[in-house]
Amino acid sequence: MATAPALRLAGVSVRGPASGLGREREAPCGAARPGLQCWRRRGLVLRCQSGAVATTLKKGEEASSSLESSAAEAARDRATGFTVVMKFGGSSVATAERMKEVADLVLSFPEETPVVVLSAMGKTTNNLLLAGEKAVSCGAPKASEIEELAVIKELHLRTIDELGLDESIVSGFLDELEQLLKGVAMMKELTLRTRDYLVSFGECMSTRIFAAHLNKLGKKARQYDAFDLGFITTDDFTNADILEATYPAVAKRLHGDWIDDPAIPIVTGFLGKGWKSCAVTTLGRGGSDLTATTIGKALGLREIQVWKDVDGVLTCDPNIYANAVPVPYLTFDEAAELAYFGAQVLHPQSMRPAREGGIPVRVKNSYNRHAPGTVITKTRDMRKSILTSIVLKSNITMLDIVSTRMLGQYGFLAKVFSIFEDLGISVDSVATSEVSISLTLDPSKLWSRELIQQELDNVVEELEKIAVVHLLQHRSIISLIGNVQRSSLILEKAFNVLRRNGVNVQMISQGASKVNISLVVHDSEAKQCVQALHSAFFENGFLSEVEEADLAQNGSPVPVNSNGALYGN
Ligand SMILES: Nc1ncnc2c1ncn2[C@@H]1O[C@H](COP(=O)(O)OP(=O)(O)O)[C@@H](O)[C@H]1O
Ligand SMILES: N[C@@H](CC(=O)OP(=O)(O)O)C(=O)O
Repeated sequence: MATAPALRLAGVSVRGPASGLGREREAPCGAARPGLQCWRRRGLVLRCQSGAVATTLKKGEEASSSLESSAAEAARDRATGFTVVMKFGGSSVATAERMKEVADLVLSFPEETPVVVLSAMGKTTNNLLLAGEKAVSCGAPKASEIEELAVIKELHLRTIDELGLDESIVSGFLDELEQLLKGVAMMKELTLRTRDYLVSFGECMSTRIFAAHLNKLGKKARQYDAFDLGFITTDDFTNADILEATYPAVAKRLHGDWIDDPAIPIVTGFLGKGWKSCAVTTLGRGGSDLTATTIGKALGLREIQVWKDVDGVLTCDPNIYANAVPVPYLTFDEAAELAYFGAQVLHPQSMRPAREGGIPVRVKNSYNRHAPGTVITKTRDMRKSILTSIVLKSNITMLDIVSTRMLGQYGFLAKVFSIFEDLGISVDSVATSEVSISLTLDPSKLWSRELIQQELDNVVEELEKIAVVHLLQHRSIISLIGNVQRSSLILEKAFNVLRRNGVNVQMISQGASKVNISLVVHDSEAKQCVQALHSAFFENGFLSEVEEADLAQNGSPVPVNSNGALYGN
């Protein structure tokens, strides 16, 4: 969670630049759509400071220094009684049929008072991005003819039609989207800020359609744009971090509205509002998971449910290997590592609020609602756990950096990493000796191909001032998520498999993580490796053999907790 110097607002202490204090002025936020533009909505005032944080304040309300909710607020929070957040991804709400199914699913839990978070319908985010890229070069007169724009229009209008809703729910957005693409075409430029604004149309439309559908079914629902609800982020367009001020702001608004007029909140996933720019930001691809866990923590809910199109977190990506099976239990650490190292199923940052709030996350299948799914909690019984899941992250760049100085020179590592810091490039895995470092970078974090090459050229140029550098592209990281306390066993088995398949591992990193061993191989060998590793670990009775051997040797399976520490120590 990113933070900045403290600033006090609205009954809570939030973070903001000291220089902005006391210089509040009322002016519209950056973006053009209603709701971002205006300062006063439904008795709430959105106040931005020059270069300071935006949050929601009751009209005329004084800032207070108290971090604690008052007793009255706590009692009110209990009275509203939200119990779960239910997040549905694009695959769950891809069509009108799916919207109906999801509405039925939400209503099939009458004992719950849910907050619903939705992603954009189907592939809408991808289509918006493609449309934006095409607009840059197609010329203004052709912008209206961009194929993806037609696909987006057709999908949303058809859905409205099939659900028997009023076209006006989306027509304004579709018109504005077309205007925006024309603007991009005229400017021949798509900034990251505009890109975020562009993709926000997906979630803004899906949530409005779904809320209208629930209302039509007679279940009162209220649509919220996250940037209007209190999701305050850094201004890192396309990959913003949620700021602490979000939690009290979101809780206050949702509870307040519920007290005034109870209705199921339907919230846009993925979106936020930059604390300086006041413009729409996005939380990185798949960011609706993070929206859901943030709401879970903000409201102190019993459970966070993330509904997907698979039976939970699987032992590997089913697109790589169809024999993948669901993993029933995970710890937050395992899930975070799995997501960070490439399992598309969860957003890498999404476990943090759940972990901080101590709220279990349940990953379920909206296409198969009775499947048990995966439950993610702080700790779990690791006694029988060896390997949980295998994750593949392809198209990784690896750098071998060898110092040009002699052995024993201090400061080499510091110099290397300061170069990455200066260039704002994040490093995934690292292996070091005294005079050399091997590390991997993740180009997928950058959305533009040209930028990747330029960034790589810059980093190599800087590093060559102090070292001999070999840039190795088209590499993959295979991450073995599991019980690192059993690392020798895992590695023995893994290397056996890799040797049999004629694969040479180019880098290995176990590091500080207690749940992950990373192996770097060439891209061309990676999928085959994952498949071979999966069958060796999960399909041939290996895990039960180990369990039996443990029992024979120790009288019980090796007892360790989720941190890899021996039980009883
Ligand atoms: N280890 C894994 N377990 C489950 N799904 C995975 C895994 N790795 C990759 N996936 C992919 O993630 C997809 C679900 O994530 P995502 O597309 O973000 O869902 P949604 O859009 O519903 O939120 C699955 O359809 C599957 O193809
Ligand atoms: N629509 C956004 C955010 C998101 O979370 O999507 P999904 O839940 O479908 O992965 C994206 O595609 O990145």
